[in-house]
Amino acid sequence: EASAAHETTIDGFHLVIDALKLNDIDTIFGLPGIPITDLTRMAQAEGLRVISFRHEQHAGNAAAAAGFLTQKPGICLTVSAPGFLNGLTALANATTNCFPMILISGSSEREIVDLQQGDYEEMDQLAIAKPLCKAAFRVLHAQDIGVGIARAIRAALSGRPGGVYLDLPAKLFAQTMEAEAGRRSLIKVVDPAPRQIPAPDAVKRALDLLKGAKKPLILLGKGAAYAQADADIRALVEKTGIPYLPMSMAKGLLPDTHAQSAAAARSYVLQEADVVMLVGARLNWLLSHGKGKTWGQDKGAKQFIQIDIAPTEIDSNVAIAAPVIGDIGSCVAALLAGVDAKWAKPPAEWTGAIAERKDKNLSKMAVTLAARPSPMNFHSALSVIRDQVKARPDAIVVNEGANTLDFARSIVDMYEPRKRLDVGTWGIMGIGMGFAVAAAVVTDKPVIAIEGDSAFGFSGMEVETICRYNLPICIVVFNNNGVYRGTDVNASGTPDVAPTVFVKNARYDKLMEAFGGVGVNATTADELQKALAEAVASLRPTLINAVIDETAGTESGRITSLNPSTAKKK
Ligand SMILES: Cc1ncc(Cc2csc(CCOP(=O)(O)OP(=O)(O)O)c2C)c(N)n1
Repeated sequence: EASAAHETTIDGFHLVIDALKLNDIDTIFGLPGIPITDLTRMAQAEGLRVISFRHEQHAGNAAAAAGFLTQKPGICLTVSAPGFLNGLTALANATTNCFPMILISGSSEREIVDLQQGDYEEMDQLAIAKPLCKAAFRVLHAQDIGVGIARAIRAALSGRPGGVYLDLPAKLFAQTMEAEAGRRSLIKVVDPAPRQIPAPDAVKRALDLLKGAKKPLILLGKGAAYAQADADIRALVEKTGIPYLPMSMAKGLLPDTHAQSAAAARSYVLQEADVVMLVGARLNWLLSHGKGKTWGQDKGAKQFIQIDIAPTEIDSNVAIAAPVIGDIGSCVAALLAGVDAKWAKPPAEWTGAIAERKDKNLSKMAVTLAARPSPMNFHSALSVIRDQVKARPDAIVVNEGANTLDFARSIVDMYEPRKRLDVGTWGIMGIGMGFAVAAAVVTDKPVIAIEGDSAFGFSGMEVETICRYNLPICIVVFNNNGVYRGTDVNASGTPDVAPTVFVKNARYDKLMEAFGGVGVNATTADELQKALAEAVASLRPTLINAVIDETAGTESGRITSLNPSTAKKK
């Protein structure tokens, strides 16, 4: 009520709320407690949606996913010290993924922290947050709240998006100021993510390289999905006729069934391509740093074109022949303007060779996917989910695990942009339920969370959150009794099970039933198909415990080579 027009003063609580609302922020993901419990109540009373979690890491992951999906910074609100620390993993992961989010944490007063006098949940949070995020600010005076929120929003969205920390000491909320002055102190951020237009000569250099290529390839990264330049990206691919590869969260920018998709011939095109254009994709570990066997090191040098908003990203791993610096929307538009009707499509021997390998690999995959072994394996269970997503391309897929992640990435086709959320650049487990909640809250679309059983365990308690808000989320737990698989044994002879093995034949579906959701134990593909179709149609919170052959997995899935012991054997 203090922020109502007729009031003569306004307090810190309402200045924070009004600043967020002024900047079109309508949702807060958080977990109440001293000193922000009242802020959550007041925010809800003032019309903000407040989604309260069971662990701050998942609130933070939800904020990050909301940022990726909306281009508005997701807001995560936590208590001080331990709550702040729980949010830090999500803040650091958002920064690594370039997802815009703001972690707002209550904190102890500076005079106590700086003298280390042992306050309740005392911690120098600003200092600790700084190395882990894009920017970090603290506000001490009510009249600075408007600036603090504005700076955090601009830092999260401008340039390369990322995580920002905003430190609000407890006493700030109770401070008051004259209401009109308070309203004047708030800032509506103008153009928080300004377009950055590429230099014409850089665009020409890139187009000339593409024109001269015998085996061109376009690589689309999650930055291309975040850019929401969908029509231009699709037009650039289709007008040039160049084959493309989507990284996992870029899937759906063009339908995975598109004739120019080279995903089913990934190894071949990475080895053979002579000019590669990176659009919102970084040459990090996910792309073998742009060198070595993956890139056909003995097949002659490749030339890279790289579109990125950060000039310092260029040459990070290998030389970039044609950097195009700017925001992806502006860069793609400029390139597209240079593709005229006379543009020569890539040589038929290149596109033909890709098509041949694609057809062979897809035919082999079709046979595998048609099989119905008992118990289910990753492929048969994923072929059911593949069919459901094909029937409901508007559904959002969340995915984490090792085998569950790697196989789903190639088996479950996506048809629309920003419909797949997964472990991203870090390969972090635990994003599942936070990302699923955000996807449901932000889009109102059905969400299918494809979860390894270990991965699900990181955020499983949020099943209660999902039921509490009655969210349209269907969790499919690929239960193979362990991390990667369930067959490891403890060679020591002591009674403990092996470190990678779980309770055998656990019933995760009972967890969902505990909170009023729908639980289903699926032992066959048909049972999985029926339960999944019903969940997507009913939009009821559902958990399907998909019983998977416990011998089916491989250690660390596709990245087993990163295990030191594996590397040693080489
Ligand atoms: C925060 C964090 N802690 C540990 C790990 C290491 C890891 C990578 S994948 C994975 C789980 C694999 O088991 P799951 O049963 O989910 O998958 P599946 O093979 O499909 O059966 C772990 C623990 C990571 N990446 N992040």
